[in-house]
Amino acid sequence: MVLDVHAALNVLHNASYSYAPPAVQGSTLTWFYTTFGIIGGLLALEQAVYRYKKRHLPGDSWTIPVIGRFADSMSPTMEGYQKQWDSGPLSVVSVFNIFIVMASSNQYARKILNSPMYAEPALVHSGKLVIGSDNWVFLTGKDHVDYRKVLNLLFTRKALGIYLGLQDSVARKHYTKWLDDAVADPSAKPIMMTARQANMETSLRVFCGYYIPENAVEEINDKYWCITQSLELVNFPLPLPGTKVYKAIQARKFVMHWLEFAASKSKLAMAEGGTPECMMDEWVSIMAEPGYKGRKDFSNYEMAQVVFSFLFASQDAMSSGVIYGFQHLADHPDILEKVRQEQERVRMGNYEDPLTLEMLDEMVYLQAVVKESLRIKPPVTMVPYKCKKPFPINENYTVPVGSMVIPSFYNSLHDSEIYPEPEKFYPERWLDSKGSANSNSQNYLVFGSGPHKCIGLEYAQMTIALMLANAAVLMNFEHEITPRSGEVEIIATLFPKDGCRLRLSPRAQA
Ligand code: HEM
Repeated sequence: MVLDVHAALNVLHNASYSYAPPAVQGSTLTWFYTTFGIIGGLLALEQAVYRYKKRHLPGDSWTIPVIGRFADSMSPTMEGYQKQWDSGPLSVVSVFNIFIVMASSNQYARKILNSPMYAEPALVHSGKLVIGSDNWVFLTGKDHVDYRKVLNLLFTRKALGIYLGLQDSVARKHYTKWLDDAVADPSAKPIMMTARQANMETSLRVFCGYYIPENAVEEINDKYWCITQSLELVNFPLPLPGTKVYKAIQARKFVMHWLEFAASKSKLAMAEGGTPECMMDEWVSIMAEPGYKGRKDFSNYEMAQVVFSFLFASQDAMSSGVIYGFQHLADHPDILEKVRQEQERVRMGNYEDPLTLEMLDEMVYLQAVVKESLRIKPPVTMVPYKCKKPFPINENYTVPVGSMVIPSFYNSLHDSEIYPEPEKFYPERWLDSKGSANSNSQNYLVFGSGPHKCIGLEYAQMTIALMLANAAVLMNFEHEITPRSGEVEIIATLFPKDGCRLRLSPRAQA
């Protein structure tokens, strides 16, 4: 390498010699040597800093100059991640000089999530640009705790009861369409996009009721795909027209317009004495309650931002959860049969009436199915955090300030000591209250842990349960297994590479 540089310099030197006057020739040479000296020095410094930070942890001995493991981050694979996680409970990697400590053990993952003094959530670079840097999700410390207290009121059991009715009707509407399409063409088709669409409409109806017109719901669904696609670990640094981040920002503006519109309509409806029919209504009416002591001055923009953060946090994770739920059930007809028997018992064969919370409470097997499906294929496998001060994660290693520290959940959720035969889809493991799965709830990191633990976890599990329950009773679904069904595509969250190809048909009611 050094020889090559000198050879190149010689060529340039000789080439310039033939025509350049001596003074220019000398200064050109000096310029080249200085430039190469500086670049060489910087590259050497980069390696020295990397090795100093890495210390004894597993990871590349030398980092690829400037870009580090950028190529891997462009097209991540589960195999690549697994290799990294298996290299040690703590391991390191560098991408564009961002020093990253990966934590794969349960102990370290939880320690990071529960150490707000040292580490706070850090979205991928595009995150702030796409969500908007003034969104509540970027609050930390007491500001975050206080804000979140208000938002917790949107997920009470009373609120979930309101949402369930909306979810039920949206799921039925989409399944009717799926079945109509299947009658026209009974061949197997991927549910990747149709499930995402059903999920988006469910979210928008739950969050904003029917204040947003049907055509806008469809457009939001289409545009939202730009947001999903922009969530790569590393993006083109400037959001110039044509870039993924630029398109995602335009999509956010479009979505925000409709969310603000819904907030204004909700406030009007509640002021006129309406009954809460969606999350925004519930929020407005809570603020108007005489006993309510919290903040009351949420503007339409602020409410829209909160709802946007919910869409952002849920759309990809929920779609992944629903799609893998279908795939797991279709691949295990015996388990699907047990789900159906439970539906039959709890709903007493009446599948026309909407599901209620009380019914869902009784569907213990279905809840175990949802929990197990999310364990096997956790939609969110890891969350990036950033160290705001040196973080003594154990007695031998302190994560340097400014580093990314990424707790991964996958190994915790596939720990064979806690979940024997971890790759087996086995809902029964959740039915034994004293079994190792239930006795080690600290391992179930599907929704994170600590102050930023998923605020929508109950809502999320309820949504997946409802979608699978209605699908199980209304449809037959057969999985067309392809060589890519078992492979995982990482598009922000996990999806089967072939999009889960299902052959659907209406299920004859007994
Ligand atoms: C299967 C579906 C879902 C999964 C797997 C999931 C998972 C997660 C995870 C792992 C975190 C980070 C936790 C941490 O840092 O410790 C998180 C945060 C969050 N999730 Fe979810 N989530 C899901 C659905 C939802 C839904 C439906 C909503 C909203 C309705 C939601 C709203 C949020 C919010 C707002 C945060 C940030 C909380 C904070 O910073 O205080 N999520 N989620």
